[in-house]
Formats: sequence, structure tokens, C-alpha cells
Amino acid sequence: MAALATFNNGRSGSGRVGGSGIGGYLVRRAMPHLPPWLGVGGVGIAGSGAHLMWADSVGAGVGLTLSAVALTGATWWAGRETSPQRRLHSAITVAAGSSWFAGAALAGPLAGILPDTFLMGGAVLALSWNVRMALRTSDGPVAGSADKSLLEKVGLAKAKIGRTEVEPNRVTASLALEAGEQTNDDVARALVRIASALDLPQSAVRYQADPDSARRGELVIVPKDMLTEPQEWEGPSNVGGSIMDPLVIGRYDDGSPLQIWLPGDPAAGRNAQHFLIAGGTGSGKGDTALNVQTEILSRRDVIMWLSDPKSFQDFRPLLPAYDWAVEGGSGTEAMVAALQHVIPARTGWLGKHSYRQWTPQAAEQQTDPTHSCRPDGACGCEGMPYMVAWMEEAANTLRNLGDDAFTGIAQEARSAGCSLIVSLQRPSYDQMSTSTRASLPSVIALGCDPRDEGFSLPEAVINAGAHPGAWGNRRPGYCYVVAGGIDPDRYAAPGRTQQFTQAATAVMEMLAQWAVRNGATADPITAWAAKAIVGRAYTGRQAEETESADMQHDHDGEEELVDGEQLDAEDAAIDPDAELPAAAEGDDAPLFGQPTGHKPSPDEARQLFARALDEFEQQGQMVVGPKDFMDWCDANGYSRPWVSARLKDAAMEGRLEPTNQTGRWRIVPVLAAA
Ligand SMILES: Nc1ncnc2c1ncn2[C@@H]1O[C@H](COP(=O)(O)OP(=O)(O)OP(=O)(O)O)[C@@H](O)[C@H]1O
Repeated sequence: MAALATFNNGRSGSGRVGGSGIGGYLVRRAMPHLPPWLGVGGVGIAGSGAHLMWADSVGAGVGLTLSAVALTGATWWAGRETSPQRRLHSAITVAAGSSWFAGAALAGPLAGILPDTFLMGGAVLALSWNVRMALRTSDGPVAGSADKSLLEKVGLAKAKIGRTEVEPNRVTASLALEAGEQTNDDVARALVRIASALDLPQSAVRYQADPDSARRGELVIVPKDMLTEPQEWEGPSNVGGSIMDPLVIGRYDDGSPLQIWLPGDPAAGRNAQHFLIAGGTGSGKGDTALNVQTEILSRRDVIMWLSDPKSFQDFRPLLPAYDWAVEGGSGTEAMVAALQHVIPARTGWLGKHSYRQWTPQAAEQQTDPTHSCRPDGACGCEGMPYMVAWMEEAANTLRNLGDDAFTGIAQEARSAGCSLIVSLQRPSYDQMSTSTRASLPSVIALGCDPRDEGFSLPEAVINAGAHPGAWGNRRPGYCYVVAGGIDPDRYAAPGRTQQFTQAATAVMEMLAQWAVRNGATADPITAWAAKAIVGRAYTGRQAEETESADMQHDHDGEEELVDGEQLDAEDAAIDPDAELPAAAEGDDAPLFGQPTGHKPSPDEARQLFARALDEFEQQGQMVVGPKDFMDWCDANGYSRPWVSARLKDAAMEGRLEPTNQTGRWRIVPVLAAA
């Protein structure tokens, strides 16, 4: 029994609790929806009461009508910070309520359509607010509070989010920070936390500081990375176009084209640009270079010189298209020496033809009297194509050249219609000095070590959210491009270059053949200046010439046997002051064209040395030093100090010119020396 009683008590108890629970639950759920209904009721009662006071008053009629208009206007004004829908909804509610109130006060709540409008209109308005609230609660917190809690989470609680633009894969919100409390730098520091709070990659969140304010800017969020699918290169974007037109090398994360410009354009307020291509191993530098080079070589009014210590590993299909291509070592030394001479020659020609900067018109035959080197009308001179000098893996070359020399070249090249493009295997200051880096302000920054970001990109762009260090070599081809011609808002937006697959090789070969037939060849001024410095080492690509890539390579391969870099290690072990034993009296080492066993007289020895220089020149090796004479010394029985002394003599005689590198001499071509 006791058990039953307990059971009954329990049941009845639980039934009671359940009943009051459901009632309480319904009341709790209904409570938030009551205010609109209470409001409708309140307007009804107030309208009826007001009628007792102002039933026949004309003044009250005017006053009440004006009050209704003023109240609606005030509601509209007060709602300017909220969403447009909420603002409109509130204004309609206030307009309807205040109009009904005015009508009821003057004519009576039961006059005409007033009771019907009260019952139907009041119910509809109250319900519309209930629906709004229900939708809001089921959607979670409102946008405003979500922004607030997000900003609170990342330490920017007092920041205000203003105008917000929502596009398919991009949200742009203007941000205003607390005056005197926070700055744009605080947002820059918070970007990675915003990305974390939103569970997005670091590069998806960027901040564009307003250049006119230290506490305003635009927060840009690109939630979906549109670049994950590699885009294959299918061919150049503008075959036969001018180098003045943009070079398209990939796309940005919003799908727009990733493009760069090389020549200056006074109309766009842009000078000719030199580029640094910086990226760690495996970051996609090779394919990026191919993107840029195929664009350049497919334009009608540009020639390109390439120095590539990697034996044209990436660029072989394009070899016929270059005006001049050399491998590392003495080939590069000769190219740099030629460049130093070619630049002032080009500037001189442009000046004489009244070009302040290179323009596509300068590449055409000069038929315009305003661009003439003659006082009496058009000169008809052959045009001068734009020039690009590309130094692949350039750290050693630039170090040997020295900061001052490079800075000088970079500065002068701009007015010579010439862009330098330099790529670095490791983007860091131990590869390139600060002042050389400063001479290359335009950059394509690919993935790198996080510690090298500051080398690749300006601080302001890193602060805006650019982080190539976050990619390393995991995102090949991803890059930030900072250069003239690009909207600075885009500097911190990631792009991706196109990928060169096996299928691209055939297209590149076709492109090279197109360039051989239709591309520009060097103008007489550039060709002459290069030949004056390096003689036969510069051949230039003649129109219709189809020297095969293999021939070119074999030739360069021979050079490589005698040039510097490969011999460096051996050379280090040699004491330059030690006499070679073979120089002794009676030595029978073979001599060039001399019977063995004959000790040459000093005059004969000098002739022998002069012949050796001629041979280097004929082979196209125009920069030499004692180490290049190692085999020759061995074969002829002379020591390095003897060779050093002869090199200095030859310099005195004008046959050699010193270079920027100690112990390296440039052979002055015979024609130029004569
Ligand atoms: N834009 C791109 N999209 C997709 N994949 C790419 C892209 N660029 C390069 N890759 C791929 O990434 C890999 C590395 O590229 P690449 O050899 O060009 O890098 P790198 O920076 O030149 O490296 P290294 O300095 O070692 O030569 C290759 O497999 C290449 O196909």
C-alpha cells in the first residue's frame, strides 16, 4: 500500500509539475512576443482617451498630424545605424500607429474604417514583429552582435563596423577604431586572430588601412580560396601585342587577371620597372619565370637577354627566341659588362630622338619629325625595341658586380627603355644586400621561409595581411605582386601564376619560332654597343635566324669548361705566387705551334700570350683572369704570376679592360681596340 501510495503521489506529483511546466514554458516563450501586441493595445486605448480631449479641436488636428510625421521622421533618422530592413519596418510601424492615433483622437476610434484598420492593421503589424523575432532567434545571434563578439574576441571590442559589402566570395567591411585608443597597426596584429576566430587561413583576411586615417580602414575577408585548383598555361595572352600592354601571368583569388607592366608610362604616372622574383625552393619560381618570359617573348617590340647559371633547365624550349642567352660564369660576366655599355648608348639614342622615356613608337622606324635626330625633318632611323635583361639565380652575379655598380645600372636602365628582372633562389639579405634590394622595388613574392617575408615584401603589405611565409613550398605559384600599375589595395591579395605542364613545351617551341620570325631584333645601337664590349660573344638574334638551341648550348658548354665558377674550388688550393716547375730552363713542355724543347724568347712569349687572348675572343669568352689560363700555363710552362703580369701589360696596351671584380679582365674586341 505504502508503495502504491508513494507511486500515486509520485504520479500525481509529476502530473502537477508537468502541467505547470508546460504552462510556464508557454508563458516564457510567449513573453518576448507580447510587446508588439501591448503596443497595439496601448495605441487603441490612447487613441480613445485622446478623442475625449480633442474631439472637436482644429488645433489638435494640426498638432497630431505634424506629430505623426515628426515621429516617423525621427524613427527613420534613429534607425540609420541598423539594417535597411529594420529601419523600414520601424518607420512603417510608427507611421501606421501615429496616423491611426491621430485619426482616432479627432474622429473617434469607432468612426469609419478606424475600427477595422485597428483590428486588422494592428494585428498584422504586431505579427510582423513576432515573425521577425522568431526568425532572428532561430538564426542565432544577429549580425551586429556576431561582429561585436568577433571583434571582442580579437581584442578590438571598441571598433565599429560600418558599411559592409557582401559579394559572392568576398566581404568588405569598413572599420573605425576607437579614437585615440587604437590604430591600424592593432588591426594588422589582430588579423591572424580574426582568421583563427573565423576558422580561415591567414591569407583569407586582409586589412586595407585608409591612407588618410590612422584608425580607419577596410577589412576584407575572402572565405573560399579560389586558387586551390592549378590553372594550366595554355599560351601567351597577347601574341604580337606591344610590351606596353599588360603581361598576364595568372589570376587573383577573386578571379581577376594577375598582371604586370614593364615599360614606364607617363600617362599612368609609372616609371619603367625592374622586378625581383623571390621565392624559396619549390615555390614555383621556375613556372612563374616562364609565365613572365612567354609573355615578353610573344610581344612584337622587345628583345630579351637571359643569363641562367642553371644551363637553361627551365627555358630550353624558348632558347631561339632570346636575343642573347648565356650560362653562368664568364658568359654572365660578359653580358653584365655589355649591359653597362649598352644602357648609356640606348639612353643617348632615345635622347637624340626626343624620347624622355621609351614608348612603342620608339620601336618603329622614325618617320615623325618630332622624333628625329636630324634638324631638317624625319630621320628614318631604325627603331629601338624595348629591352629586358633577365638574371636568373642572380645572387653571385650581383655580389660580384657590387652594390654601386648594380644600383647605377638599375637607375640608368629605366631611362634606357630597359627592365632588369632578377630571380633569387633564397629570398634573404644574405643573398642580396639592402641597397641592391632597394634598387628592385617591384616584386613577385612567392612562398618563402617566414623569416624572409620582410626581405620579399614591404612592411606595409605584410601589415595588410600578406604572408608568403605561410605558404612555404606547399602552395607553388601562389604569390603577392607589388608593382607600379597595380592598385595598392591588391598588394596583399594572393594570386597564383599558371602552371607549365609537359603539354606546354610544344606551345613554347612554337612561340619561340614565332618570335624568330616575327619578334624584334636588336637595333643597331644596342647591337653595336654590345659588340664593342664583348665582340663575337654577342651575336644577337637576326631576323629569320634559326640557330638551334643545341648549337647554342654546345657553344656555351665549351665556355663552361674554361670559365670561372667550375674552377674556383681548384683555384683556391693554388698558391698564385708559386713558380710552376715547368718554367725551368730546358723544359720541353709543348708550345702553341712551337717545336718542343725550345725556350721562347720574351717576345715570343708575349706573342704566344696575345694569341691565347685571340683564341679566347674567338671562342666568345670575353672576360678572363689568371685562372682561365691554368691549362694554358700547364701546356706552355708558365706560372700564374707570369700570366698576371701579362694581363696587366695587356691592360696597359688597351687589349684588356679591368672589370668590377679584382683579377678579372674584359677583352677589348679587336675591332673596337683598333
Ligand atoms: N602556378 C603553379 N600552379 C601549380 N603548380 C605549380 C605552379 N608553379 C609551379 N608548380 C609546381 O610546383 C613544383 C615546383 O615548381 P618549380 O620547380 O617551378 O619551383 P622552383 O621555385 O623553381 O623550385 P627550385 O628553386 O627548386 O627550382 C613543380 O612540380 C611545379 O609543377
